[in-house]
Amino acid sequence: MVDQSVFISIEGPEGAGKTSLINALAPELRQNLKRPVLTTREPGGNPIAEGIRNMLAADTSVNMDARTEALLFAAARRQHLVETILPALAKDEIVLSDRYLDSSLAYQGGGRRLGVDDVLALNEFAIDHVLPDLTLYLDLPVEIGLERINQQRQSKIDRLDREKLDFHQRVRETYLSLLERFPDRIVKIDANQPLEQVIQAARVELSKVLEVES
Ligand SMILES: Nc1ncnc2c1ncn2[C@@H]1O[C@H](COP(=O)(O)OP(=O)(O)OP(=O)(O)O)[C@@H](O)[C@H]1O
Ligand SMILES: Cc1cn([C@H]2C[C@H](O)[C@@H](COP(=O)(O)O)O2)c(=O)[nH]c1=O
Repeated sequence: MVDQSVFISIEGPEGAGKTSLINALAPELRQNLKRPVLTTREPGGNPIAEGIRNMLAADTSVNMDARTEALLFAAARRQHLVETILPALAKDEIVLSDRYLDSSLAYQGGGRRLGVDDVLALNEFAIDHVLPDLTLYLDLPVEIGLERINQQRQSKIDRLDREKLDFHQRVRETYLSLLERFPDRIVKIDANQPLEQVIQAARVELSKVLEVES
């Protein structure tokens, strides 16, 4: 079993099941591995980054410039990294983050059409070479994910939720292109299947980086 730090990000379009997956995996990892597991999310994870999240969610940000939005997500990521993720990794914890770099590449690079390369360049300053050991990308048709969250709740970063279907299609297409660009880090999981099967597929992938049985 690996007893060093492990950094795992969970990615996917709206309603893919990221939160549900983390909520299922974290307790069983804690129990099975007897190791501290930090669950966190982007944008957020600490007061400064949660403050940026509120700014991004506010109604007044409806007309926010796309580059301003990308910079705010990158700023939140930087604070999340130095205040939340790196201290946990320094203590050899397992970190499960609901979204990280690839969300900016997919949403701002693809969805907002800023370009993956430009958004990656912007984020390189923020992440300073810290990449996840493994990224689980939960893939599903965007209509299904949006339908799931519409049934579920009213609040989140509504501004991005309310984007038209073609925005979300571009987000998914960009995620799929990231799989080809970073095949050593990103693994695709079919999220259009019952949650228990999604969890089992994730266990198999986690067992490879944690070197435990799935
Ligand atoms: N595999 C699944 N099949 C059916 N419903 C699911 C599945 N996974 C999650 N759900 C449901 O879909 C909704 C969204 O799930 P969840 O909040 O985990 O997704 P998310 O990816 O974290 O969403 P967001 O993009 O808002 O962060 C919830 O009501 C959840 O119960
Ligand atoms: C990190 C990050 C997030 N977003 C978007 C993606 C979602 O629409 C929201 C986050 O809400 P969730 O309920 O926590 O999934 O923010 C983005 O556009 N860019 C990013 O870098």
